[in-house]
Amino acid sequence: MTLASHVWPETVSVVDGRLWIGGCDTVALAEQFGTPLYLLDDLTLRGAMRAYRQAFATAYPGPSIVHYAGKALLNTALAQIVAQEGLGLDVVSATELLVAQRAGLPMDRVHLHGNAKSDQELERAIAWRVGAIVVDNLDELQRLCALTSHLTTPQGVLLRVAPAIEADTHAHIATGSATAKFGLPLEALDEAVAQTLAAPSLRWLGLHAHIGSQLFALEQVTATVEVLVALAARIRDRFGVAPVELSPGGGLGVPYTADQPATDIGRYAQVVSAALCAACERYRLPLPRLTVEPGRSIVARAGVALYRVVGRKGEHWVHIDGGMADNIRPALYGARYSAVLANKPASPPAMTVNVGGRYCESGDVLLRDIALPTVQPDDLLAVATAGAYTLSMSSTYNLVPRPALVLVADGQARLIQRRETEADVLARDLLLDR
Ligand SMILES: Cc1ncc(COP(=O)(O)O)c(C=O)c1O
Ligand SMILES: N[C@@H](CCCC[NH3+])C(=O)O
Repeated sequence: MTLASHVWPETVSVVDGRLWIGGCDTVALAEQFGTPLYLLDDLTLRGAMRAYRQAFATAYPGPSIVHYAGKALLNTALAQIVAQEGLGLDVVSATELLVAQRAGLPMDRVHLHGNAKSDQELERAIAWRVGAIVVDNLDELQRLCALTSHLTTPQGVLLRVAPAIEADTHAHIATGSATAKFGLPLEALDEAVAQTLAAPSLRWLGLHAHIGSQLFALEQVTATVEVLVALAARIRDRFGVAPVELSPGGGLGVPYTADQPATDIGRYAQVVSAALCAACERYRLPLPRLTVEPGRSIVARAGVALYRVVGRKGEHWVHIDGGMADNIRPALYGARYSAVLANKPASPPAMTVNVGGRYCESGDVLLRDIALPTVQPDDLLAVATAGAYTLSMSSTYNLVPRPALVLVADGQARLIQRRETEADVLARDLLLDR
């Protein structure tokens, strides 16, 4: 088999007939740490972070900041890498915010998102002085006014709008339509701006929109930038204030299979920056700080999942020791992935099979109609592009403990999230006769 290099980490190689990532033998890692096992390639991960920072610094003449969207995958070590690489972090819960703090991220580089933030989450974000709370609706704004009323220095606020733009992606991950659950409807924006400006405890920073994830066509992204600038100009005309920050969110797509194009971060930065500069010139607005929030395009390609083949059924089914509880994307979105046998990645394909997950759902099929060499029990299946929205969406369905995560770099393997134990899974269970 040939490895489509753009879906695997940059360090992928075949050594002595085995798959190597980050200078490490994946077969040996599976033996050392057990399976299922998730690997994160340090070079690919940091490479994407640097590519984003550099691309926007080059393409955009104003200030720019790249926030990693932690929902794609978050743990303390990864947040430490975010801090080391000079990125900011977007969080969506109190615990994600705690991870940012544990990792030592400067709080002014952290934004709190969410359509249903609790008071406890807002209070933590306010107490820790996050750079911005991204307000999603008028009810939240009202609560935020009350929760900040004691502040002597105001809390930064971005207003998220639903820009009425339909992204060309799976319906479950499109978030920009006028009727989406996220963001202020356009007709509510003036009211939100008026309330924010009237609140002495809030500082209006600007506008935000995020139209969806796994985007390849950039036309809707540029349309989003244009809507944001037009709204900013209207706000300037009505309220006499210009935004200091605009964010068109994240969403850049990644290839999961060989036929999909490689992610082009440089082109994305050029297209977004050019659209923003042109629109600002048209509306005579000063260039704002540009914040982008990529998740998938930073972490997906760095990740590889390793599964042990447990057995087969007939010609067409291969059973593995993981599945929808560690990667729900095939079941939820019909997502497709690329895979090889890590113990014989160069062997020619000999069969087309479905790879069934171990969970008690007929829909738990990790890979459909995938060509593999002859598969045998104890073979090791390696799935590419597994870094984003896999472990972060994992569950303990069937009470199976969740996999470990290992960071690989220069031949060193570091456990950054240990495998869940049976005791972890049962830690919350309380006996009836306690
Ligand atoms: C507000 C917001 N920002 C950023 C992202 C990151 O998206 P992606 O992982 O597609 O880059 C998301 C997820 O779709 C999001 O909801
Ligand atoms: N979980 C989705 C992406 C959601 C993005 C978050 N708003 C996926 O795997 O594609």
